[in-house]
Amino acid sequence: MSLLLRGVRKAFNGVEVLHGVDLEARGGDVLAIVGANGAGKSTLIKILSGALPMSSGEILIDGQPADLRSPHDAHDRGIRTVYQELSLVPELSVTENLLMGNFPRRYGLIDWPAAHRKARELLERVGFGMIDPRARAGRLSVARQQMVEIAKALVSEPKVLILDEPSAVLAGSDLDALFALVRELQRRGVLVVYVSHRLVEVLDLATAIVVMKDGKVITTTEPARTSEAELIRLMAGRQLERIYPPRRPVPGEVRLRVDGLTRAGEFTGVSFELRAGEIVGLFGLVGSGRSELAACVFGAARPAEGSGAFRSPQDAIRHGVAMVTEDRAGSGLVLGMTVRDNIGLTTWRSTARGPLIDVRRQRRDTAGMIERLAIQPYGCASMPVVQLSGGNQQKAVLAKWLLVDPKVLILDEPTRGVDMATRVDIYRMVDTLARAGLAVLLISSDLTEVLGATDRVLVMNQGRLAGELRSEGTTEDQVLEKAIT
Ligand SMILES: Nc1ncnc2c1ncn2[C@@H]1O[C@H](COP(=O)(O)OP(=O)(O)OP(=O)(O)O)[C@@H](O)[C@H]1O
Repeated sequence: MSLLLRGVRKAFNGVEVLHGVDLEARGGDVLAIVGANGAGKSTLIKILSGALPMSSGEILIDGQPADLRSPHDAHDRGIRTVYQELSLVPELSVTENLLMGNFPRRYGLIDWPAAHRKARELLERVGFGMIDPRARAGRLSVARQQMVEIAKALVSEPKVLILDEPSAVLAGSDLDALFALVRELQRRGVLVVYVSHRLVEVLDLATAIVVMKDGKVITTTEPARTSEAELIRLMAGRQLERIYPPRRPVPGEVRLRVDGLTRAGEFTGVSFELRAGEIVGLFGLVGSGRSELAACVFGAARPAEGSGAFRSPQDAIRHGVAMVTEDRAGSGLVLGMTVRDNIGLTTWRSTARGPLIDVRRQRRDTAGMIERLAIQPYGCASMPVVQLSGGNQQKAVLAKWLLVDPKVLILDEPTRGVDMATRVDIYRMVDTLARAGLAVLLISSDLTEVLGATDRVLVMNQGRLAGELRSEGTTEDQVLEKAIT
């Protein structure tokens, strides 16, 4: 199986974002596509998946021109894509989601035992046997839902499997299962296209690495011939000496104290405090209760017992607490509004003069934040947020909350989908703010980040705080051990 792209171009409303991409790959390759936020990775894979038409160029599959006008065309050609956004029907079982329209029948009726058996076989074949086919899809953790999506793409053996940031929500054994699957598909001659910001993974899995920048392929390389540092330099166009700023915290007064916080079925008896100048990590696997805990502290969900949580998000904001949520499309941004108005949303009150918003001040403040966080593309302030790439949307959420000038900042997965160079900028900014007295709670399922960017780490395990570790000198395995056992 061979895939060839020649001179693929794409413009949105007359603005070209892909400037003639050439690519070549064959069955058995694991082709990683890396690039800074907005480089054009998603656009490229949408074109390959038939979800977006290209403006010009050619795609050849096995030497034949492939006219991919719809996802259906791509499917017929053996191309399957798993996007970051989940597309399962939450009310249906895993089996129903997997076999959709393809059920075994007996006497004209769906043979459910046989259907569940078939689903189980499929899950086992792809190494995800830990998932119960009878479970409602919506009840599964985001990680497990993602795995069902991947299994669904493999119901009939594809020639090309495109994975868009598949590891972003996975950790521990789920991540191992994904890697084992990619290697198995590779052995079976499937072409796996792997888009990821996690460069260490890319270096481990890929057979070829395509580096994109500003809508072009700037280099194609191999893991043995490059390094994480070089990839970052190529993507960002600048050298980065270190990823995490060195921390020498001098904790000040207590800014947030929660005591015995409990919400039935989510978390139990959680107590901790955050002091001015500290960056504290909160680690837990998906489903450990860490995001629910953060939402509760912020007042978005009422606790059943315990003290220290705010009554409502408004109450939290009034007390100088800001929170960057995990779900940027759901609660972070109004997608149809401009970048400027989204960033200005939380500061409307402070920039209001009487009933009017001080437009000039809002413009100046948001422009400053857009520049500090390097939100792309140039001139994006007046663009609807929906037209920004995923990573740039994430930066806009962060910008919005930083403008409030909070005393306590809760960050829930702030760097998911954010490229390494920008992550470095975010870590540096958080460090600077902490030095100026901000107390930060950084929730993350990225072990390297949760140890690298913080002073100490609280580890959650099945709704309880399982321990606290000093970040310096602690290994990832030590954190995982507390999170799993
Ligand atoms: N629907 C759209 N309308 C206008 N511009 C768009 C649209 N979708 C994407 N773009 C622009 O195309 C460029 C490439 O975006 P794309 O989403 O492909 O980047 P990416 O490399 O996938 O980034 P990320 O790592 O942040 O997901 C960006 O400048 C983006 O703003």
